[in-house]
Amino acid sequence: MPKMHPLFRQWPSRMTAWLVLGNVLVIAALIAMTVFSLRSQWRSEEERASQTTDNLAQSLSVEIGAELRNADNALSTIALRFRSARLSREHEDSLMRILDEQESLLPQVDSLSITDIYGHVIAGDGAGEKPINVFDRPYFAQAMMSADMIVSEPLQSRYDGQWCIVLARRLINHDGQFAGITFAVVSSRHFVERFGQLALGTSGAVSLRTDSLNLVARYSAGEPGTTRGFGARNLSPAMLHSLSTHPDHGVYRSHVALDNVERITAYRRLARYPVIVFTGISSQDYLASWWRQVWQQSLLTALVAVAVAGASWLIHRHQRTVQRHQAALAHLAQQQQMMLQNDLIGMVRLQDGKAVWCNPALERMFGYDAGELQDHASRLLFLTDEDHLRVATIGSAAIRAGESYRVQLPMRRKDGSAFWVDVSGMVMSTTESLWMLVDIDKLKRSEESAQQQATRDALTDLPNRRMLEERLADTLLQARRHGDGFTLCYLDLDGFKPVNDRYGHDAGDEVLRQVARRLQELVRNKDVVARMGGDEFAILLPGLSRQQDAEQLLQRVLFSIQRRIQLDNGESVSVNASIGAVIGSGGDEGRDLLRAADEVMYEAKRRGKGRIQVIQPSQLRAASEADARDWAAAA
Ligand SMILES: Nc1nc2c(ncn2[C@@H]2O[C@H](COP(=O)(O)OP(=O)(O)OP(=O)(O)O)[C@@H](O)[C@H]2O)c(=O)[nH]1
Repeated sequence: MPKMHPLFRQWPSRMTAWLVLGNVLVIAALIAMTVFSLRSQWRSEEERASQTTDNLAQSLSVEIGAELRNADNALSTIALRFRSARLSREHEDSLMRILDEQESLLPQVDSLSITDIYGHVIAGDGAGEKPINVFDRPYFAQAMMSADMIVSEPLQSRYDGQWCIVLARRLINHDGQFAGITFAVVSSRHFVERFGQLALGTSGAVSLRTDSLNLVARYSAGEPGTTRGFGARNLSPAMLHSLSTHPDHGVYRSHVALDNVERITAYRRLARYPVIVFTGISSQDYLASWWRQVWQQSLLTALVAVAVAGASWLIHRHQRTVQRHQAALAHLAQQQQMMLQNDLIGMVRLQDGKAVWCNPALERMFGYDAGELQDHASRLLFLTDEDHLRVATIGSAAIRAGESYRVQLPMRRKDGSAFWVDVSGMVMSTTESLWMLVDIDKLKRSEESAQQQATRDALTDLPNRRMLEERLADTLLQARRHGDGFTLCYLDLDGFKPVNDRYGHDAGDEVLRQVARRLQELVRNKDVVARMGGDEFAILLPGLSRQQDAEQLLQRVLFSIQRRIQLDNGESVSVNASIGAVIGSGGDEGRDLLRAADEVMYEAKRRGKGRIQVIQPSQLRAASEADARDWAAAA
């Protein structure tokens, strides 16, 4: 499998980083847009509030200016009438009439009065038995010195103690001499009531100050009845700053010194009179709708930000999952690759009996070059059609039925040599199957060798005693099934020891090998010649049940052994043999037959070596019974 480029390995985490960065930028842009929009809304709200409060200040200044002008006109009229009518103190009725006349024209005025040159009120409110004296009031001296109407600083009335301002004008008698003043008292309450009629929101405020900034009257929507600060100068720095730069009219925003409420305040100085009107709308009021916008837009922005962040997180989590799956897949692919490239297990994928893929291990195992097996029929790997058919039909049917199939069989290398292979298969799809092949040739051969060592005689390569016993058991089984007879012979060489003694052990071995070869040459394929140990051999002859036939064959055997044997050292030796044989049948026991043959052979040897003795089954049984009797007697 090709290795993954580092860029692609890092792709998911990089993508996540870009995603996070992108979303952070989106959220930042969103917040910036919201802030920008709210800021411009705030500015327009403030401009609108400035405009509104300035309009209010302007209309109020016009209105208050008109009231003061009316009062001014009334006082001028009184002064004119006073002079032209040569009125004097004695004509109080005339004075009262003038005052009543003018007072009826001035609803805003609490009282109209006239003093003499000493400040004693001689007509109007404050006159009487104990007349009020206003000589010490600053406005008296100011009025005396001025030809115009004087507007006093705010003061508390000596008549009723209420806060008010006094509008005063001097009186000149017909001689042109100062004759006192006439003054009008306008209570602060009058202004407060007027201001209270205005729409000022929940905490707006309107106030009236003299030129010296003393508070004449103030109405605050938040605390309507208060007279706090009347007559005093509680000023915010913003107000002072604005008045210093724009003395006649202006707008500023500040926390008002009297109640610490933030307001946007407009002011207008009256053109002809030394008073200034202040109108203020609280920030809380004029920014109320803006604050609602702030909440709504902030909530919306937060929701969008949360949605974007949530979506990012989901994408990030998805990427992480994909990344994990990719890593798992890569790991799996790596494992699979390692498995496919292993040296031990050959693998081939077959489609319709043809190799569509195989791993290097398989090619190595069968001796083919890389890719050489591609598209070749699987028959190429089998030794015989029979093997191929067995695997292709029985094996394929088994794995398609969901069963496991495994077989060990010799297969064919490219050079034609055979070797043992363990074959197992599995289904890949309806048309494809995967076969795993393991080279078990060495294992098989060592198994065979072990098997051989267990059942063969190492010197002569003849079957050993164990194998003879197995073949005897098979023969007995056959005899029981089919009633066949057979012959079992025991053969012991005569005069073998002297060969050993004279020519050495190797020569003895050579004699044993040649005797074995001669014995094998004389018997049929189905017969068994076995070496029982030392110079003893056994011959099993299945199907040979007639004594005469047995004797004839054994005679040939004897002749064959008696022929001189040529040794490798150039010498030749001759040995003889004693042969005992028993004709067996299905009723016999293998152990008994072996013992009987051995005994018969010894009997032959006792009678004089180089002899053959064959006995019948009946003789064998008689001998067994005699043995049993002997044993019983002995016991
Ligand atoms: N060279 C060789 N000698 C063996 C082997 N196995 C046994 N012998 C010898 O074979 C001889 C068998 O003894 P015997 O059967 O008494 O010898 P024999 O001369 O044939 O005597 P009789 O049977 O009485 O005629 C012994 O000397 C064993 O040492 C073998 O594998 N190779």
